[in-house]
Amino acid sequence: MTTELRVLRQTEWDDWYGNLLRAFGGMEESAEERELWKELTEFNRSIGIWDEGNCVGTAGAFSFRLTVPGGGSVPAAGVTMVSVAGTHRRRGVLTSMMRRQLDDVRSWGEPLAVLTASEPAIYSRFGYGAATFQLGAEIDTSRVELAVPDGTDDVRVRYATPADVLDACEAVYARLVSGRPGMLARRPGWERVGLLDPASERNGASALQCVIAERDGEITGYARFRAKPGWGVGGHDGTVTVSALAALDPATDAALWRFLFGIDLMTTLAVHGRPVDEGWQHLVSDIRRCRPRLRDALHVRLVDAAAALEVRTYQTPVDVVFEVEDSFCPWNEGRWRLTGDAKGATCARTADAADLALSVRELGAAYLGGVSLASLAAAGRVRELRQGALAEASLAFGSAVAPWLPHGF
Ligand SMILES: CC(=O)SCCNC(=O)CCNC(=O)[C@H](O)C(C)(C)COP(=O)(O)OP(=O)(O)OC[C@H]1O[C@@H](n2cnc3c(N)ncnc32)[C@H](O)[C@@H]1OP(=O)(O)O
Repeated sequence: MTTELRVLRQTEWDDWYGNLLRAFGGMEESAEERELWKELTEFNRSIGIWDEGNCVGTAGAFSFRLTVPGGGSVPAAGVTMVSVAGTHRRRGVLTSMMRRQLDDVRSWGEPLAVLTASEPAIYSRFGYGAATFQLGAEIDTSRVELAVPDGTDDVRVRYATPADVLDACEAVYARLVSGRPGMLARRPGWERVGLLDPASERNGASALQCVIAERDGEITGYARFRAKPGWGVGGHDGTVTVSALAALDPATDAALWRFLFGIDLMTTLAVHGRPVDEGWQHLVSDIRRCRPRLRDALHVRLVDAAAALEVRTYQTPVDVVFEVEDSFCPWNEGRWRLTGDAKGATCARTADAADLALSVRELGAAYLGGVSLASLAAAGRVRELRQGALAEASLAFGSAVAPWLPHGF
């Protein structure tokens, strides 16, 4: 096979994107969705593999800024649109693209690469660790009650056309980004992804609906959802599925959840992709009947481990030497001393004895504070070489607010 691995050209997008769609089953997308993804494709950061002129591999990298513990943000390559043609699988095509891409990300000076995986088993071999998890639930709203906090009645919830209030919703989102590790600041255009509403994907549910929450004339939150009516032998059993919800304060949050719990003729409220520590779990009368479940979300790869460890802060003082294994990006290998606290951190090479031994995957998993080094050690994936170092580092890496990826990409 004569293959060529290189940057995507503007004229090649249809062929390139066609390879991606086919690798995901070959379903057609609406013209609106296709156009939006084309607009969001960053051509100079997208690569492909061509065999005799036909595209057989694709990989892109969005330009994001990722919120890290402490509230700062760091440039992160949002790895996306990865595919290999069925005719070319398991011959190292993905491996060659990951090699090129991580070298590129390093040359762009971005300390992190992040992704959501179609299958979690694919990316750990390239140094990615699952760093955020997301909460899903199917809430039996005919049985589960919600107790709302004081101030909820001061919030007014009203219907709006999703596109009409898009800017206001985006302004709410933007105010939330620095408050939670894992949230993404992204380029203009991304807000429209939340409005994509192809009829083919509604599965019998309504078009996207939207409510906004207001207090004293200020928009303080919003929710987008679809409703799917249902009628069983016992009467109505419709489902409301939430696709987005954002609130600037607890009363707004409760007002939006109360609205969603109370929609007439609906008995199930389905949510997915929510923060694992989201407040509604403490307002419900019966968490068991909410059927909560967890799933991996953002996988993090420290491309420049020292730079990445320096841009976040640490909730308690930490001074540890890591022995890092990273066969795919060997520039990260070796011993690094991390010294930091809630104000800042430094990370530099050292010849001192190591306190903790781990691979770059564990550093990626623990990076946003959602997976503890102690739990990784309990699984045998982090080794403590100096007594006390594990507890010190594990506590320091933690985050008061669980990291969360607000949307897929
Ligand atoms: C961020 C995103 O975009 S996620 C989307 C990923 N894309 C998809 O899921 C679309 C459908 N799948 C595909 O296109 C391909 O099967 C890919 C991209 C997952 C893999 O591409 P390939 O070129 O076959 O991978 P490659 O040959 O480089 O495999 C490298 C290693 O990963 C392993 N591997 C590849 N795919 C998988 C998988 N789905 N599950 C587990 N292991 C896998 C291979 O066995 C190989 O292991 P080895 O090094 O021990 O031999």
